[in-house]
Amino acid sequence: MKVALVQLASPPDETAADRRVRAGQLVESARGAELVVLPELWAAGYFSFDAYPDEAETLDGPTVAAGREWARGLGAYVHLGSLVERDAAGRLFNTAVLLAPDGTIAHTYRKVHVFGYASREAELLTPGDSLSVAETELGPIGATTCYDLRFPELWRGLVDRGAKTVVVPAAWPAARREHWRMFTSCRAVEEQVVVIAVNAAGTQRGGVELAGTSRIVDPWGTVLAEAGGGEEVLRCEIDQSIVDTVRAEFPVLADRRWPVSTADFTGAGV
Ligand SMILES: NC(=O)CCC(=O)C(=O)O
Repeated sequence: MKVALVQLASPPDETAADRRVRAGQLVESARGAELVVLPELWAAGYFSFDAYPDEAETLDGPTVAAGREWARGLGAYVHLGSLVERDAAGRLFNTAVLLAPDGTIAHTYRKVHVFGYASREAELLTPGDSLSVAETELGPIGATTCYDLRFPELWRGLVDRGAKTVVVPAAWPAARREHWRMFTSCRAVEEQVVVIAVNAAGTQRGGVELAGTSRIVDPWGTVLAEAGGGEEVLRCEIDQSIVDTVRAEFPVLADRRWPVSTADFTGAGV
């Protein structure tokens, strides 16, 4: 699978409309990739919390409309990262969208673990309550977003639903770059999946510097590609057979003895 990670910046002095145009140019430069992935809430800018209500859109809004054109134009899957979605009841979500090469929506995922540490996301957005694995021509792709990296039970839920690749759009600050590296590697090895993690770059509202460092990690823990700190398009070709090979040779998932919930573990302990 040929992938391109669009490690986009969301400078606070750029409008969302201008950013969509610029993002489209970077996406176009990824021609030849079968899957193109963008970061979390790049149109509004993750740290532009005051802008969430104004930039919120439905799945018929300008960001998904642009993404449909990009997917059709490239003949590729486009994972739009995520956008601030407004539902019919007026609630706001951090929603990831995967578009198929014909421009149709392959799946959506509303971020479950909204973030509240030095962030207003948890105050402004409603958490999602379901998991999603899309069956695609590139294999089963699971959805997570950023902070979800810290919750292994969500990842195990995706693996139990068949995921072999997991995409992680993010807006992860440079202050915790080593956490980012550690969790993306850890989840890949622990869940025996390919992790495609695409972070934002640059400095956002409030002077928050993003880590960049988008990366692809295989189930053996090998880092197949890693970006620098600035805006860039990172390309990589992934041999997806690595997932079945590693799972067959080192059957950690098959060795589970505590499979459903902690309630099933009846040992008295010490
Ligand atoms: N956008 C996010 O969810 C940020 C998560 C984060 O920074 C973390 O340390 O976790």
